Amino acid sequence: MDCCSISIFMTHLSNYGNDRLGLYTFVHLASFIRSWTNLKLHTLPPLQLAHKYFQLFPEQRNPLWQNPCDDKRHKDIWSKEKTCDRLPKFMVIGPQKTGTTALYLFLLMHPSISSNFPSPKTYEEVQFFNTNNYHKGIDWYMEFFPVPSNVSTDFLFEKSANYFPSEESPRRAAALLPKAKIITLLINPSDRAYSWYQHQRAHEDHAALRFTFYDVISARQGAPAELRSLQNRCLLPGLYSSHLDRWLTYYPANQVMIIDGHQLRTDPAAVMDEVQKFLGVTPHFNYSQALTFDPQKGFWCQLLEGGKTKCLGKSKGRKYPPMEPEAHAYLSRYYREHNVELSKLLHRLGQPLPSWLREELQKITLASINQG
Ligand SMILES: Nc1ncnc2c1ncn2[C@@H]1O[C@H](COP(=O)(O)OS(=O)(=O)O)[C@@H](OP(=O)(O)O)[C@H]1O
Repeated sequence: MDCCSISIFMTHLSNYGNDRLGLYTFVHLASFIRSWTNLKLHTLPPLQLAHKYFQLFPEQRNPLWQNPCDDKRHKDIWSKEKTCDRLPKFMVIGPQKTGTTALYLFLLMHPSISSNFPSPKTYEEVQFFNTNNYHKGIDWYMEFFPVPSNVSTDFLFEKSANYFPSEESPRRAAALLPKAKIITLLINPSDRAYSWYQHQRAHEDHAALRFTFYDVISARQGAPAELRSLQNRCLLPGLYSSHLDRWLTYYPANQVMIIDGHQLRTDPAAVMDEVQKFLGVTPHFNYSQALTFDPQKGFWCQLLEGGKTKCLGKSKGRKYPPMEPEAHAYLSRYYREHNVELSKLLHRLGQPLPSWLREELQKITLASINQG
C-alpha cells in the first residue's frame, strides 16, 4: 500500500520539566514499530519537521502564552529559579501622542511603582504583545522586568503606546495577564493625528516631509502607497471606540481606566490621584507637591530638590504651527461617528465625557441644527 498520510508526534515543550520519559517512550515506540510491523517510518531534521508541522496545522502558528503559575500542573514543573511575579501588574497601552511618556514618568515618581528595563530596539518600550517579539516567548518578556523585592507592594508596569490600536494585543495580553489593569489615554483624535504627523516629520519620515498634513489625511484610494500607509498609521489609532471595544472584550470594564489626556496635560496631580485610586497603590503619593508647571517648557514637570525642574525632552511638547482650519474641519467629520460611538461607550461604562469629546459632540449638534 502506498503511504500518503503523515503523522507527526511532538512531545510537549521541553522546558516544561525536561520530559525525558516522553522522549524515551517515543524512541522505543518507533523501534518497536520498525521491528514488529511492515510500516516504514520516515522523519525529517527538526527545522524541516517544524515547517511540515505548521503546514499541516497552520492555526498553531500563533501561540497564545499563558501564565505558567495559573495552572497547577505547569507551576509544579516550572523551574524553582523562576518566578511568575516578573510580570506587569498594569499596562499603559497608549495610543501614541496622547501623553503616555508624561504619564510614564509621573508613575515612576511613585515609590512603589517601577517599570521594565528599557529596550534599545524600540525606543525603550518592550512592544511584546503587538509585534513579533511575542514569538520570543514569555521568558524573553520577563527578562525585561526586575524581580520584585516585595510582591505585595511592588507595582511593575510597562508602557507600550502601540498596544492600543493593535488587533492582537488585547487577546494576547489577557491570556498572559488576565488580572492586569489597563490604562489608556485619549485626547481629541484630530490633535493626536496632527501631533503624530509632526512626530513623523521630526523623525524625517520621507512621506511626512513630502506631503502636507492635509494631503495625508485626505489621501484617497489610488494615492501613492507610502502616502496611504502614512495615512493609515496617522488616522486609524484615533478610531477610539473600536479599539476600546476590543480591549473590553478581553478585560472587564473595572480593570480598564480611560484617562482624558488633555486633563493629564493641564491638571496632572488630579489625574495621578485617580490613577493611584484605580491601581490601589500605597502609600499615597502627593503629586501636587512633586510636580510644578514650567513656564518655559509650557508643561508640568517634576520638581527637584532646590527648586529645579526635570521636564520631558524636546520631542515631547514640540513647537509646531497650529493645525489649519481646513484639516480641522476634515478630521472633525472623519471622526464624527467614532466620537459618537465613544460617547455611547463611556456612557455605558458610567464614565464622564472628556471636555474635548463634549465639544466635538456640540459641533455635531450645531451642524445638524444648521442643516435643518
Ligand atoms: N507634562 C508633559 N510634558 C510634555 N508633553 C506632555 C506633557 N503632558 C502631556 N504632554 C503631551 O504628550 C505628547 C506626547 O505624547 P506621548 O508621550 O504619548 O508620545 S509618544 O507616543 O511616546 O511619542 C506631547 O505632544 P506634542 O505636544 O505634539 O509634542 C504633549 O502635548
